[in-house]
Amino acid sequence: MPFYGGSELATVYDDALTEGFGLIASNIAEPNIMMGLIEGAARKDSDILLQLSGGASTFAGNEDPVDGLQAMGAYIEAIADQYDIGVFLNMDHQSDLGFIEAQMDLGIPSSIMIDASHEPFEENVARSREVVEMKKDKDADVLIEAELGQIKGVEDNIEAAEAFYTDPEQAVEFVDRTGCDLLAISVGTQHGVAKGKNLELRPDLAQEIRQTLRDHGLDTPLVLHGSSGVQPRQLQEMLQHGICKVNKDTRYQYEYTRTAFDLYRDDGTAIVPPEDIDANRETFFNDTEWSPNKDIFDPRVAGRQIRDRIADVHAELTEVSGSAGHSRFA
Ligand SMILES: O=C(CO)COP(=O)(O)O
Ligand SMILES: O=C[C@H](O)COP(=O)(O)O
Ligand SMILES: [Zn+2]
Ligand SMILES: [Zn+2]
Repeated sequence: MPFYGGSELATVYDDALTEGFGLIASNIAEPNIMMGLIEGAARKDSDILLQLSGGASTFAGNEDPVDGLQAMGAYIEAIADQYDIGVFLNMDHQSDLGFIEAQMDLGIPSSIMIDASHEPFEENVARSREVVEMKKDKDADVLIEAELGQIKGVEDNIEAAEAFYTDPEQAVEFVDRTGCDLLAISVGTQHGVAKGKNLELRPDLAQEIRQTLRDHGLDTPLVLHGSSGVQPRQLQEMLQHGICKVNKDTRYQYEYTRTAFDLYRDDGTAIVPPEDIDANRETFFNDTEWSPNKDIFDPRVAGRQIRDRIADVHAELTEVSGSAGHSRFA
């Protein structure tokens, strides 16, 4: 199936709110993690929300983010057509209004996160509202995620040294004034390498935010950033309180590199000559009896192992988040 736009994604979030599950929103920057994620979701009959940050778009586009979005968008479309599940793309932690406008004009993303949460409240409201108005003016089929509160850690290229928890009453004002479709909240998670046992998670605050929004007629899907370190039971507790989108990037980055590392460590001499051999790499080892083993160093060998590992990890995560078995499109 082709990957879908905001109107279909909104129906998935409606199901998630009603049935109490969440989509694992999974960051990509290259094709192997992307293919593993879609395969893993398909194994579990789950729809999938892929994410591209500004940094990832720039990386994928040889330092041009628009080229990166177009290249990865075409790649995602081709692979999504091989599967029956719904595949969606969110532009993660966006702050460049020109790039956001290009995203809407290209019609590629299903949703866009405007991240102005590090700005003062009024500036955050103004910038988030500007993106919502842009969507309406363009009649763009995208959902808009905005963020209130700040979580620790490095997100794309913004370092947050401390956390600012989301205030429930301020959340009502923020959603009401911006018109955002999803709200990213700060309830104790952290971007990057973090351990759930060390996090001061506040599911009670997530519940209070959701209830306060509902009391004002706003049942806005809530987003949990920085979830790679959050443990399954911690995540499932959060999912009971209106969290419908759970962002993961760091875990997949680690799994990518660890999979390749294990392959190359276990077969090191297939790639690097033994220390007692003076092998000249520039001649491609012409003057020695030793040769590297193409059956190991061919990038497709590591690539396929990475795809399999990411598929296994994501399949398990769809069981934890409850999206397994809930595809609307299979
Ligand atoms: O929040 C994220 C992407 O927006 C990812 O969080 P992690 O760094 O915990 O994977
Ligand atoms: O929180 C997730 C990050 O914003 C994604 O940025 P990254 O692509 O640089 O990891
Ligand atoms: Zn942020
Ligand atoms: Zn994030």
